[in-house]
Amino acid sequence: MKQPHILCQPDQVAPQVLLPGDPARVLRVADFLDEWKEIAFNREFRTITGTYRGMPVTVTSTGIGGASAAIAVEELAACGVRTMIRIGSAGAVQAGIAIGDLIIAQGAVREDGASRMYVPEAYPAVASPRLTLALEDACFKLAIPWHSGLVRSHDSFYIDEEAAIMAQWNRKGVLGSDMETAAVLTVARLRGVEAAAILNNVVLYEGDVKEGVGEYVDETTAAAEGEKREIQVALEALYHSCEDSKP
Ligand SMILES: O=P(O)(O)O[C@H]1O[C@H](CO)[C@@H](O)[C@H]1O
Ligand SMILES: O=c1cc[nH]c(=O)[nH]1
Repeated sequence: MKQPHILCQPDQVAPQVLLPGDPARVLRVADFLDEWKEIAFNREFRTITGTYRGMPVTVTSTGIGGASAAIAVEELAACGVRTMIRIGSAGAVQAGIAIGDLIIAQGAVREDGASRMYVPEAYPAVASPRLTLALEDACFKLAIPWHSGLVRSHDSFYIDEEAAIMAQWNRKGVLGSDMETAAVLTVARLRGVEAAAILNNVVLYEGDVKEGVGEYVDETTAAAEGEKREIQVALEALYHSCEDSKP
């Protein structure tokens, strides 16, 4: 059956998927694939399917926020997807995380609304240890430095209390802040799908979020270089962790 939002059906989707937020990032992932074709582009959900070193892979954008990310996870799961890695951007919650540094999420603080509609807050948003190790291993092999730990996902970018909330999570050791990881990890786990997330830092801790996100769209910045690294790492992690799908 063709899914109503992503407009894909099972035979058009690979068992392993990368999930950027931004539809434009889907085509930047395409640059790393052997070959690919666009399957659908509806609302914020752009999907391509292709191969990486002969391994089938699909890339679907989730849009901004847990609500749309949860729709993407649900509809991809309904298409038979077994493995998902979010490739996102984030703001640092610790000093010492530079622009373009990669953060591998072991789990996420669930400050989003979407995942809380599925299960109470006491339910943890935990990444697949197998995929997380595959991401760390890929960073190691590609000699790309990374930070591993918890991230925090929220729903509202411009709230008045944001600085105080970030300071609180800073004291608790959270590494980065984004808007989809918690929903992706929670909904994927509820649906029996293995999921993980790697985030490219685009805003320094206590930095100007508008400036950071604004500069990220310029392809020559450290943030854009970080994005290339996170794509490479995620594709390598999928390649080495999805034995069944290799040619
Ligand atoms: O770059 P993506 O993957 O969209 O991720 C981050 O960027 C958006 C905000 O600028 C939010 O979606 C946030 O989670
Ligand atoms: O600070 C940031 C940067 C990107 N995305 C977020 O959710 N927060």
